[in-house]
Amino acid sequence: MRKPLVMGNWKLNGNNQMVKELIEGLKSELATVTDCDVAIAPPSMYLSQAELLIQGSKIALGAQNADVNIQGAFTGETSAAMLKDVGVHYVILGHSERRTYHKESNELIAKKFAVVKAAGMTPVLCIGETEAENEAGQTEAVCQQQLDAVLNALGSDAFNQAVIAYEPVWAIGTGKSATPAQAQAVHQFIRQHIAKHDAKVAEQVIIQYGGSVNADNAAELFTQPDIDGALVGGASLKADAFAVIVKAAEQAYKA
Ligand SMILES: O=C(CO)COP(=O)(O)O
Repeated sequence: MRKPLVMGNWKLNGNNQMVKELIEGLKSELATVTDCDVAIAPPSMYLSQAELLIQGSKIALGAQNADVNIQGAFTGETSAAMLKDVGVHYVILGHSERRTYHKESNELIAKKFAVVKAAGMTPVLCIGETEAENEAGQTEAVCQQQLDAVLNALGSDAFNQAVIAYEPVWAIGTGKSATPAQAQAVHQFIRQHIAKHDAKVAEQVIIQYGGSVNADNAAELFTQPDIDGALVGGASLKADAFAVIVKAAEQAYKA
């Protein structure tokens, strides 16, 4: 069985004091958790500070993006090598906010995926359909296209020791989570699609759900067999709410 991974995507939130207080809160709330992997992805500005603060805890460090280039004249970017250098373990790639606001294509995201893996970190590939695509019955087609960009460029082995986050765009920040059954159906589709290439890779790949996960709806989502944790936005900014989600994932894993 897959050990769940619950990761907080802090997005563009935080300051020195908040980073310190939130991580101290998480360390005390999560001190007894053993059967769920936990990560936080603060803004890149605060990664080094967070790395110092999580010392001695089981919390791993994540980043929200990486540039496709390793070094050189690319003003304003952060490379995978730099992220690795400051202690990052997971790198979120292809988040819908980057696809929308930064026009990131499936092809660019596949290249970033390769760069992050080559640097020795774990990519967290975000995929998911918009509300219009959902209503048009295109959920599986969109997810397949987003997965195929990586599968075709890098092969199914790329998903060995990688994470996929199914985040329906209509559920992000809206308070309208997918139902456990809705999410499970897509997660199963994702796993089966990868299994067509390699059953072993499909069996081990962590598939998180993301989109309005909170302390109230997490436990039911985690009862589903193909939901292996969550990528949490808003609720990851409060230590107590995030801890409830982590403990719900741990409970479901132990059950
Ligand atoms: O985008 C998300 C995580 O990457 C989800 O955000 P919310 O949990 O705020 O809906």
